[in-house]
Formats: sequence, C-alpha cells, structure tokens
Amino acid sequence: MKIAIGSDHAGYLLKEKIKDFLLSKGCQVVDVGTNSTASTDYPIFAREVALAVQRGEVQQGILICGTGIGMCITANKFKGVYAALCTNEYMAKVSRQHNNANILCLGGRVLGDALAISIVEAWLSADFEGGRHERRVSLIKSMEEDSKP
Ligand SMILES: O=C(CO)[C@H](O)[C@H](O)COP(=O)(O)O
Repeated sequence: MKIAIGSDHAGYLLKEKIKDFLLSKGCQVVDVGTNSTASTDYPIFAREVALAVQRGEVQQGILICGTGIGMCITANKFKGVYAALCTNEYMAKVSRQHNNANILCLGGRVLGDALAISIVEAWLSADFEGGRHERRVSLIKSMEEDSKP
C-alpha cells in the first residue's frame, strides 16, 4: 500500500508518529511536508496529497492539521477525492466501508497519539463494501459532474 501524508505545523508532530507507524506496517509513504512546527498554510499540503490520490500515484492519503477540518475542506475540492474527517475508529472504518473515502483527515490538536494511530489502523484494515453503498457513492460522483456552475 502506497500512502501520501501531509500536515501543517499543527499536525506535524502527529504526522511523524503516523509515518513511523505506516512504515512499521510495511506501507510505502510519500511525505509531502510540512517538515517542522513552523507556521504554514494547510491548503498547500492538502493539495499535494489530493493530487497524488487524484492521479493514482498513491492508493490513499492522510492529512493532519489542528482540527482536520481545513484539510478536509480543501481535499474535497479535488475531483475524485473523497476525504473524511474522523475522530474515532468507527468513523474511520465506516468511511472506508460505506463511503469509499480515499483520504483520512485527522486533528493533531484534537486526538492523542494513541487514538490517532488506532484510527489509522482501523482505516487501513477496512475496505469498501459496495452493494447499496455503491449506489450512494455513484450519486455523489454524478453530483460532482453536475456541480459546475
Ligand atoms: O486546524 C487547522 C485548520 O483546520 C489549522 O491547523 C489551524 O487553523 C492553524 O491555526 P494556527 O495558525 O493558529 O496555528
């Protein structure tokens, strides 16, 4: 599994912890930054991860800012990107099983390290279930096509 990961300054320390976890699980990790706790702007990194997912360069992405909200809003501007902000393991699992989300967004100022890792583990372990969920995801995709002004 190849995963792109990015954060702003508020998510940097958690990004480093999650990166270590992913590598320990045998994942390939593409780290788009940021590379310190110096203040920066989350849309820059959300764009990089969203583009990597959109282009099929990675299977999934993980984005971390203070709350995860700004990352999620930004990533969902990219066609073919379905980013989910998750604050527990159940949301992470179901965002894969039901929503086929391809980017996981986390809040570095919201989650403890252990819970965040556990959320990532739940996300990695779950797959899209298809069936009735396929119909709903297809509706989202058709709305994406129709949403141009
Ligand atoms: O969570 C975020 C966006 O959703 C950012 O990490 C947060 O807004 C950064 O705030 P500050 O510049 O005060 O550190």
